[in-house]
Amino acid sequence: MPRSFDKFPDDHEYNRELLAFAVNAVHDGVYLIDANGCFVYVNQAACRALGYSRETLESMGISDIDPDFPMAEWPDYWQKMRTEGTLSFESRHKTHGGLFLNVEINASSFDFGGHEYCLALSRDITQRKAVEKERAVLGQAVNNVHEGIYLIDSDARILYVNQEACRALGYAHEELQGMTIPDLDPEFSFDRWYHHWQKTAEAGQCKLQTTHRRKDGSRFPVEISATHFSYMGQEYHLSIARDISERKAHEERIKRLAYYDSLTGLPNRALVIDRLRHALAHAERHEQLLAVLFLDLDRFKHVNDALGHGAGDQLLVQVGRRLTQFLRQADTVGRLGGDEFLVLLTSPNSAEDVVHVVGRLHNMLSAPYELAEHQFNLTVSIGISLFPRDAVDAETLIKYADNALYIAKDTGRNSFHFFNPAMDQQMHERIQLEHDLRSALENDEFLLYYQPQYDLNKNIVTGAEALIRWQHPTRGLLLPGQFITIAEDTGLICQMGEWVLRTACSQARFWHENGYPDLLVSVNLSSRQLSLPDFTARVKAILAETGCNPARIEMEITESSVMAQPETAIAQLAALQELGLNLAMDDFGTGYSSLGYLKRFPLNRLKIDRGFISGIPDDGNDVVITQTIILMARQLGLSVVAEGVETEAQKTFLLENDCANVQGFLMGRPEVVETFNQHLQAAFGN
Ligand SMILES: Nc1nc2c(ncn2[C@@H]2O[C@H](COP(=O)(O)O[C@H]3[C@@H](O)[C@H](n4cnc5c(=O)[nH]c(N)nc54)O[C@@H]3COP(=O)(O)O)[C@@H](O)[C@H]2O)c(=O)[nH]1
Repeated sequence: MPRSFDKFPDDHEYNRELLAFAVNAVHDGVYLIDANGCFVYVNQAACRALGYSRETLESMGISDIDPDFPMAEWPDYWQKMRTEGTLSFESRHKTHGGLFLNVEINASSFDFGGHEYCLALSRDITQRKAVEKERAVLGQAVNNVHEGIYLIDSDARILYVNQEACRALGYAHEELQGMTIPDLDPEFSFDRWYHHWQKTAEAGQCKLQTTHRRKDGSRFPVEISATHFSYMGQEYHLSIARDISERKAHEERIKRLAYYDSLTGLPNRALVIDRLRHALAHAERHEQLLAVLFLDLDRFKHVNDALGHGAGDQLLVQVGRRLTQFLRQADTVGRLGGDEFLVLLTSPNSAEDVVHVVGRLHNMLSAPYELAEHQFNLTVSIGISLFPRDAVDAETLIKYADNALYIAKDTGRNSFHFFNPAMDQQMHERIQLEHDLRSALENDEFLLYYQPQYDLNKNIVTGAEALIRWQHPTRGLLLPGQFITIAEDTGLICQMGEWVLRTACSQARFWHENGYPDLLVSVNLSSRQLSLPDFTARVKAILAETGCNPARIEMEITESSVMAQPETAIAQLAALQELGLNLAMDDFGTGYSSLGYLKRFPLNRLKIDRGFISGIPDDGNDVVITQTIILMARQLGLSVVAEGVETEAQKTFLLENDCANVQGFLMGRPEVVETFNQHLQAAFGN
């Protein structure tokens, strides 16, 4: 049974012992210090903490255990203690073993027996300091992270945020702490939060992309890495939010590059096909029609050639803009490449409805364009295929629209055509022909036919036009009209043209050396040949190779082939004339040559188109035009030849109008060289 003060109030000895016991039972160090800073009494906790025996420690003073303490200021401390009663501060105590302990000192002074003392309680706070330091370092580290860090409870309340989160969202620390996730994430309702909490709790962590809203209302995309954890019975989320605006913008740029045409900003082929597939699925579900329009700008190459690629690009941009403005939201327009556009018309009521839209679209695209400070008129050709009438899949619909476009182009451009099954057969044949054409040269399948040209005054053969034929292995003899366009489109015309020139030059030399020294052999030139930069050099080489006198060769060019780039053509033609060749303007009167240019083209003769000759003598217009061309040729110092002469009346008219040079079925059709030779012998009598 313990004794109490009440029971033994006068038992001083006992009380002293009890006090000493109590002081020694205290966990903090107790130091009784005199006015000089020397220890008068220390308890066991002090001895234990510093590793000294009581005798040793009681022989020491403050400066022995606290190397940081400013002993010179001890009197001031003493005075302060006296006036304020207590003094609290933190310091370090050095143990006997040389270690340092962080201590918190609470000291009070008092008088006893005429002497002043100080009782100091020293609490070891080394561990607390270590924790505080750890926290400070951690806090510093968390604030140096370049991602927003959020500590969130199950009610979506934000308990802690780092500086980056405050910076990114534009809130002060105090504002953010206490807000909830739905306050700053417009994509998160509380319901969604609870679902997310649950999911993360089950998996331990979770990643997601969402949007954060700044204080000013602006938004930015973030990637969240959330970790679920428990601490002292409470559950939390630690969410790390990374701003992915730049990554998103980069992804967007890559997407644009992959799915959009960089010039016009329109969807590219890949995206258009994708949209077409979706539109088809929709049309199928709702039993609707869908029209695929394949558009191609007529003679776009001429724009590029005449006005330069910059103007060509501008034109494509303007066309794209007009199409976008014209179409409804549900429709799609994309650029497939070059001057080709694809339009998807969703849910038209009928084919007539499509015709109506295409008519308006045609008119809208035909309005003049402003290009390089010039007004420019453009026409387009359009091929159309319909779902489900023609096909049900995207690729076939596009192919059929392309086939129909080809027909629209072939029948004079500036028009539109619907696909029909016969067209598919036609396209197959064309593809096959294109394939065969590639090997025709190697297989020596081309022939030159020669059609005589006459001087009606002298009644002699003055020349021959060399006209190509293709002896196809299965289709028989093909006329130029059946393959020249394919050769032009594929570029094979250049090789073919060289073969024609080489063959015609060899033949001209043969005739020259075998009794017909003055015979002029004409060859047709394609515009693609003329635009070859080394064309003159190639011609020169062929002349040298065949030993042909250039004066015996005439090159026929058309108005359209030289008018695309008149200045270049003038230089090119001058170089050919320089070689000694003759130059004729073929199909004259059908094109758009200005008289100004005609004067500057280095020509030797004009060839009146057979379209005018066919109307003679009954069609008044053809009569006047033919007379005008003959007169104009005379005035420009050019000779003139009329082609397509089929009747005596035409022949008589031409003779009466001073045009004795003629070519036509009346005098002779194009023949193989052997037949032409017989013709020559009969005409010249040798
Ligand atoms: N680049 C090249 N083009 C060539 C070459 N060979 C021919 N061609 C081009 O094909 C066009 C058609 O040629 P073709 O079918 O041979 O027809 C020629 C004559 O047969 C035809 N002609 C001649 N006289 C008459 C006639 O009285 N009536 C009538 N209905 N047709 C007639 O005209 C064609 C020759 O015309 P042209 O060239 O304008 O003098 C041909 O027009 C060439 O463009 C080639 O090697 N390269």
